[in-house]
Amino acid sequence: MELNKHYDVIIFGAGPGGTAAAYGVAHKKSVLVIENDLFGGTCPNRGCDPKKMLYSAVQAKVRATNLQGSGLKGVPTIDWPDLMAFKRQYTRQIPKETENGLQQAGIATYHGQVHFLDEQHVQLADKTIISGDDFILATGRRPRLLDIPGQEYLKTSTDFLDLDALPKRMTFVGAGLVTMELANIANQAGVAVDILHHNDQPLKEWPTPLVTQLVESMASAGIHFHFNTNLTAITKQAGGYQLTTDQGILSSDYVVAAVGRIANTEALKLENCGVTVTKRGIAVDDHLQTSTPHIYALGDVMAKPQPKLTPVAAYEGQYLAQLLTGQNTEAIDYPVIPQILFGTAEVSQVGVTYQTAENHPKAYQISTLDLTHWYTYNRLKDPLAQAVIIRATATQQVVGFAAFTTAGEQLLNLFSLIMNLKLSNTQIQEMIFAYPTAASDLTYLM
Ligand SMILES: Cc1cc2nc3c(=O)[nH]c(=O)nc-3n(C[C@H](O)[C@H](O)[C@H](O)COP(=O)(O)OP(=O)(O)OC[C@H]3O[C@@H](n4cnc5c(N)ncnc54)[C@H](O)[C@@H]3O)c2cc1C
Ligand SMILES: NC(=O)c1ccc[n+]([C@@H]2O[C@H](COP(=O)([O-])OP(=O)(O)OC[C@H]3O[C@@H](n4cnc5c(N)ncnc54)[C@H](O)[C@@H]3O)[C@@H](O)[C@H]2O)c1
Repeated sequence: MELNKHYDVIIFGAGPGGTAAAYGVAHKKSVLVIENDLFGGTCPNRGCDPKKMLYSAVQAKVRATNLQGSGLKGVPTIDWPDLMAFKRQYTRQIPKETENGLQQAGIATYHGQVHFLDEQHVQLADKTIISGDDFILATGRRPRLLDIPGQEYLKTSTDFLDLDALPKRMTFVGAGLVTMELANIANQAGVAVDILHHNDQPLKEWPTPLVTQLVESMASAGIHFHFNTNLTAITKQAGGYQLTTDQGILSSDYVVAAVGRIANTEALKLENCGVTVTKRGIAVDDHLQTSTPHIYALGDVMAKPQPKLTPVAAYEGQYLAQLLTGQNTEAIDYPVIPQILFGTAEVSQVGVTYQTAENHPKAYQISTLDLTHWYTYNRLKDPLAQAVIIRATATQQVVGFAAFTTAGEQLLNLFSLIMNLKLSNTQIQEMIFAYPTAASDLTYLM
């Protein structure tokens, strides 16, 4: 595709955020999307989607395990090469399909390294200079590696999600979202897993009782947690690696660093256009505008308090499209943001958090419900099903929900809907839900 010398909007990064913005402005403006790696970005190529394809088999295995002695005999085993082929069938087509989709919508695309020359001009790899009126920085994040001797031996979530054969022993560093999800997949696929975490409080932003249950269920499935343990060096040894920690020595065949992600900003040469980058990412105001007026940022690359998730990046892309096409001039206003961790069961939360409710006991009431004997969870023999309901004391309205169950994902979305639409308990009681489903429990949960 021949490129023009000027575009109304130039977008860096073809992930969920950048593409949502591109589709949103394309009906009114000329748009160029620049991608320096895989069109589609992290989520469909090396994030949420491939992870959940692997999780499908794990989820089926966990459900089968739970139903032993309740009508099912024999636990299936995970065939990793087969599962990986299934995943690749999906991921293989993502970059081409994403780029084709953009082009079919009349959006120009460029694959390569591009940087800013000044506030209005960017330079392509072949030194062509292109100007733009508005720019959107949607370049996402990449895994952070530990600055320790032997850093070169560290693998990342990207490597794990495209692993041809499983090693016997695997170590994850950092007990955050990536580790809790991928360690569970590895463990269920037959790998001996160790998790090293530098303190004893993993997943600090998630409800403490549910995190405790998650850790206990992972530990009873055979995962070995090492809390208050810092990895200080990795050395190669016959048949694997020696891990030196401040608590002793461990051996491993494969070491995954999952200690957070850093913003992709360096290649853009933002110093040439005056955009402020902090340690946490690109600084923006409440209109997602950077320190340079016609340059905006969205998604994971931004420094922001909202969780860095696909639907959040897409929401920000749609917001910026409306802003740049004059359909909205207001500051960005986020709905409640549901979060889910796909582990031994699904840990989910939305609305007022457990920690906030605990810290404001007059304003909120917390009810923790053991769901194991409720019909839905008893039918699945879900061994630990639990829900946390948070009500505003003044109105008795449900303002927060969290759960740890093997059937929780759609319940989480229903609670998001209830909170966004501010549906009252009475309005929910007046509805009919298909029975027996997790949703038909809503009337009892409210
Ligand atoms: C293992 C893993 C699992 C995840 N699971 C979930 C999940 O279950 N649910 C969920 O909601 N979120 C999940 N996430 C987070 C989700 O992937 C991100 O929040 C989402 O992809 C952010 O979208 P984005 O558009 O901001 O950035 P990205 O998707 O990262 O896209 C940014 C794009 O910019 C490109 N780029 C970088 N630098 C440049 C440059 N200089 N020039 C041009 N292009 C550039 C990158 O190559 C990339 O394609 C997961 C992430 C990981 C790593
Ligand atoms: N289901 C989901 O929605 C999902 C799943 C995976 C990833 N993600 C996204 O990807 C992001 C990155 O995930 P992540 O797990 O890499 O980061 P994270 O920030 O969730 O967790 C990293 C953990 O590593 C710990 N840590 C930091 N330095 C350490 C060290 N030196 N040694 C040991 N532990 C250390 C941190 O305290 C933290 O608990 C998430 O924040 C989220 O935005 C989302």
